Amino acid sequence: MNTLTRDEIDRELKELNGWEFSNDKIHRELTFGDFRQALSFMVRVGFEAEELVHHPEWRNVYNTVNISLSTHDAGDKVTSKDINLAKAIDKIYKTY
Ligand SMILES: C[C@H](O)[C@H](O)[C@H]1CNC2=NC(N)=NC(=O)C2=N1
Repeated sequence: MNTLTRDEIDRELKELNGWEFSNDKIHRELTFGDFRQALSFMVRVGFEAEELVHHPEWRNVYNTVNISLSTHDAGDKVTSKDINLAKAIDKIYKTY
């Protein structure tokens, strides 16, 4: 699987909302009105991840969800699979 160069990642991040690159992964912090909304978002992203066969690394504290994306099968580097999942996550988040 093709890992993206730093230039390619930067170009992709411009098309995304609020994602940053560090430590070989892309990251975004999302906030919600309450825990119920955060949980419902995570369930929806979880089903999308199953469809894409690509899964987020994430942490939830009450109304905040922190997500990191990288591709384990590509040595934990960023690939187009991470960009595609990030796009799906942005689309779902827009509905909250
Ligand atoms: C066998 C299965 O398709 C793989 O393990 C998938 C599942 N979800 C995955 N998720 C992520 N983030 N990286 C992967 O390399 C990955 N691989």
